[in-house]
Amino acid sequence: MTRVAVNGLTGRMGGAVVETAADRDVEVVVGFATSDVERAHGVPVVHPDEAADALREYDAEVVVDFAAPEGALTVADACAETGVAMVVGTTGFDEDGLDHLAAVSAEVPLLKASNFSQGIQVLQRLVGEAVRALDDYDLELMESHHNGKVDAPSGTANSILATIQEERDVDPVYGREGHAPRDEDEIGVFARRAGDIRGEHELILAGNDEVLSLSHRAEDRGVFAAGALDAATWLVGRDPGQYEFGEVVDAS
Ligand SMILES: NC(=O)C1=CN([C@@H]2O[C@H](COP(=O)(O)OP(=O)(O)OC[C@H]3O[C@@H](n4cnc5c(N)ncnc54)[C@H](OP(=O)(O)O)[C@@H]3O)[C@@H](O)[C@H]2O)C=CC1
Ligand SMILES: O=C(O)C1=N[C@H](C(=O)O)C[C@H](O)C1
Repeated sequence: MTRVAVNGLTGRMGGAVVETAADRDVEVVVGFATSDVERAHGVPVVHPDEAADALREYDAEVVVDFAAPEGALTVADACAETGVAMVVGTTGFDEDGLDHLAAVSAEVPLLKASNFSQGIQVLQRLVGEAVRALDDYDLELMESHHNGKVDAPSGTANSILATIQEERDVDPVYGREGHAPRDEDEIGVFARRAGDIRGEHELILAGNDEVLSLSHRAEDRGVFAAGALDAATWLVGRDPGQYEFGEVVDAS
């Protein structure tokens, strides 16, 4: 039974992780959030500033994090202090935040992914292949999420963009307005926020009188929670360092 602490326990993903853990060989022993609540989903809630003591007290082996960048970094420091592994699902880090996580991974095993669905792993491979094969087609990237999402574009959209940029030298244009002729080397990136859309991503490649569309739609937050818990059980006991979700998927 893997003993998991959840950062962001009171949030949308925190609830999904507890629900998904119930069907697995995983026990959620404690959670972190800044709001003043004692328990959420039946699990004790502790302020992130007290995370190191709580990780020791509840004997946690790994943190699963779906919170906010500032809170993720606070809890990452607690992991480094206590030797607890960390799975980072939070998105929206700036460069300093990413450097901070890299420093933590020198102390403990750390696996960060902007999307814990298996479908997005496959989509990333298809994107690389399509952009290589259709190397002069226009590219446009769209994502849609629920109205509570605070970062834009999504972490997944940024990861897809990074995959494209490994193949082609494209400059992102974030939305268009007014007189905005398209440059040959640009890629439009668009973020929509509405209702409770779980997460949709689409890349179109257009040229030569045709349009290729590569898209993915998450239908339930359970898909992300399941991937993150797979990553958590896989990560426990590994050497310090930064790991990729693709390694977890390939091992299963
Ligand atoms: N990698 C992936 O597959 C996925 C990633 N995500 C990412 O996960 C993150 C959370 O998403 P979601 O659950 O929808 O967001 P919510 O806003 O629903 O939840 C955020 C949670 O984080 C807590 N929180 C906020 N600030 C801090 C802090 N400083 N320290 C600790 N906890 C904090 C909130 O509680 P409180 O306000 O009480 O502190 C709340 O529990 C986002 O970055 C999102 O993009 C989401 C889905 C999948
Ligand atoms: O905030 C969300 O909900 C999601 N965030 C991740 C992202 O930013 O890519 C993953 C998923 O799309 C859901």
